[in-house]
Amino acid sequence: MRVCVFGAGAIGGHLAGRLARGGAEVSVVARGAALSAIREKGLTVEAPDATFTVRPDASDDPAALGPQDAVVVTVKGYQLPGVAAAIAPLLGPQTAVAFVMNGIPWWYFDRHGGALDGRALPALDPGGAVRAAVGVERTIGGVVYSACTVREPGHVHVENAKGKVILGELDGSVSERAKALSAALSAGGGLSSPVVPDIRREVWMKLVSNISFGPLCLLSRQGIGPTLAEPALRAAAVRALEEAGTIARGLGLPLDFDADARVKGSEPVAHKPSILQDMEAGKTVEMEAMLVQPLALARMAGVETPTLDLLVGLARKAAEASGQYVPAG
Ligand SMILES: NC(=O)C1=CN([C@@H]2O[C@H](COP(=O)(O)OP(=O)(O)OC[C@H]3O[C@@H](n4cnc5c(N)ncnc54)[C@H](OP(=O)(O)O)[C@@H]3O)[C@@H](O)[C@H]2O)C=CC1
Ligand SMILES: CC(C)(CO)C(=O)C(=O)O
Repeated sequence: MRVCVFGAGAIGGHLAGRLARGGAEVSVVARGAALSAIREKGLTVEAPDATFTVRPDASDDPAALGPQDAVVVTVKGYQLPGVAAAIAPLLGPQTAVAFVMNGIPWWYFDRHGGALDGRALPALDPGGAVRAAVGVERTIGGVVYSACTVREPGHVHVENAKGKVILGELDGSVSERAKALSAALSAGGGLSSPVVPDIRREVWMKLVSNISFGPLCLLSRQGIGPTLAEPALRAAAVRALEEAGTIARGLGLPLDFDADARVKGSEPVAHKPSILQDMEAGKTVEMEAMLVQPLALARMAGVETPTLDLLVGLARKAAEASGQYVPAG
């Protein structure tokens, strides 16, 4: 299977490594120091189950890589316009494109059914550029559980032993193309890749943690466990998780989880969420998809979220103050 991973950072580096290790014909769209490092030394994945180096084809020019069976997009939400502008040469008539990213995806209401079916989310896809370049037909939803950090360009450290990439078609079908990508992703060991009939539920199952722990850690400047060690912040995390669950249910999803148990399960996690990693690195933070849009959807669903409003409002102000929040559009 020919698979191109678009964006060879923490998650893209991990997934490209697993795909190559599992025998797929893998290429990556990378740039800058990551591109030079991968070309010179290959891509190294350092994970609890194995440390290995693979040598995918790498380019900053998708035309050099050509049409693929599948493209896996693993950039930050605000980088999607760049993907839209460049992706065309990777797409043949049958190419599937899986967006394996955090937060509310640009396609959220496509093939959703009901009154909201087809509603565009311009803050996540300014000008509809991704929709136009990729199209809803090709799109597969993705949710990734894997705590990854770029140690140095071309070298990804994976913290958790059992990663997971959940895939799902927007219309809930379990397609052959999703199963083929799932098989390629899991063939490299260390990752499972279920194909599910309700990917939006999985988006929210993950998002409730990102929107709760993300702003707390961004503000505390500490990893998840150390942040939760402060009793007032632990209590806020529980309230935030509960509110996030209410948004998902307000949007019609059957999301049932125990917020306190989730916080307890996260207490041993030292990982700094990617939003904090970006803040510390002086980069733009991925605010729209993970923090801002979920609250816009809460308003749409008539759900009140006072704790999340406070946390997200403060996190946004902090990122704005350091020039690291770029509103979409
Ligand atoms: N890191 C983690 O542990 C987790 C992250 N996620 C999610 O996964 C997604 C990816 O995050 P993460 O891997 O951390 O992000 P990274 O910033 O580490 O990786 C994104 C990579 O894509 C590259 N890129 C972006 N646009 C282009 C382009 N047009 N051409 C070539 N390369 C490009 C970036 O290059 P450059 O650096 O030059 O911009 C960067 O190397 C996000 O949605 C994140 O929230 C989900 C679970 C865990
Ligand atoms: C915290 C974590 C690793 C949860 O999987 C994440 O999604 C992120 O770092 O953005």
